Amino acid sequence: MKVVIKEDAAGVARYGADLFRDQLQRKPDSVLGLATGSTPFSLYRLLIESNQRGEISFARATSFNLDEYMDLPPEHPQSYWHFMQKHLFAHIDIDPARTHVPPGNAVDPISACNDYERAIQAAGGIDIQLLGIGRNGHIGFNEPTSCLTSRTRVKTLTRETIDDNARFFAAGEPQPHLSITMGIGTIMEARLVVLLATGESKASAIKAMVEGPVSAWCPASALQMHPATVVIVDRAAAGALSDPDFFLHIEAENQALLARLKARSHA
Ligand SMILES: N[C@@H]1[C@@H](O)[C@H](O)[C@@H](COP(=O)(O)O)O[C@@H]1O
Repeated sequence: MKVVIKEDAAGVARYGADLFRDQLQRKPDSVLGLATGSTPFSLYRLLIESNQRGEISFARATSFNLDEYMDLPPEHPQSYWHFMQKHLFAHIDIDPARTHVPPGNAVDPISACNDYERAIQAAGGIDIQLLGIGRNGHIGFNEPTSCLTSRTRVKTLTRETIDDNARFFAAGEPQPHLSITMGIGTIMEARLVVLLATGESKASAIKAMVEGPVSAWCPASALQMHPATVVIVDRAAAGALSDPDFFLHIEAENQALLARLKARSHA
């Protein structure tokens, strides 16, 4: 996996947004895997601005969201459907009929999960999958001990995740304890994975993902087996890595190579 260390969260969002912008400019009918949470927020703002400047269009794109709480009505302010409408879909030219969020209120969630998987396949698979990471190394709602080849399914949230997400709910308001999430096997089939993490609270999860063994105890570590994963972190989230300078050196060399190839192609 490629690890890119940026000075701050703004740099992380810019690097990630550039990857999505390149993807959409290269393939306007891209299938986008999208995520929620506080980390993607700034990246979405940059993509909205780029769309509004006419640099990119979502008009032919299709999107599939990573996860959703179960038993929250879509209009609930904390549903991921609502998050996506508020923080991205309402501000870009994507066709609402081509956006998909896991069906947290399905009457038959099991068959709805299978339908979700089939819809992703029918769209041609995901071209670029955005991820955040939980403090315990979860991706989507694939909590520790998740099967590393799992598919879209109902998952129970750990106490840690429920506690971490409590900040978004009113005091005493009942919180969802179940979710529907793309599986790790589903995520691993994306052609490109872009994982963003910022802040010291993610440092141990990033270390376990990048340097630790591939283990269901850190679901994100499965990405060590993915052929095209870019991990973009700020200095704080990189703070537990054994040798951050190693990744800074590799990225500098990578950028120099890209510049040389670009100059040659324009010669
Ligand atoms: N299901 C979501 C994940 O998809 C997200 O990556 C994680 C971290 O969110 P944040 O970016 O707010 O730290 O929170 C939730 O658990």
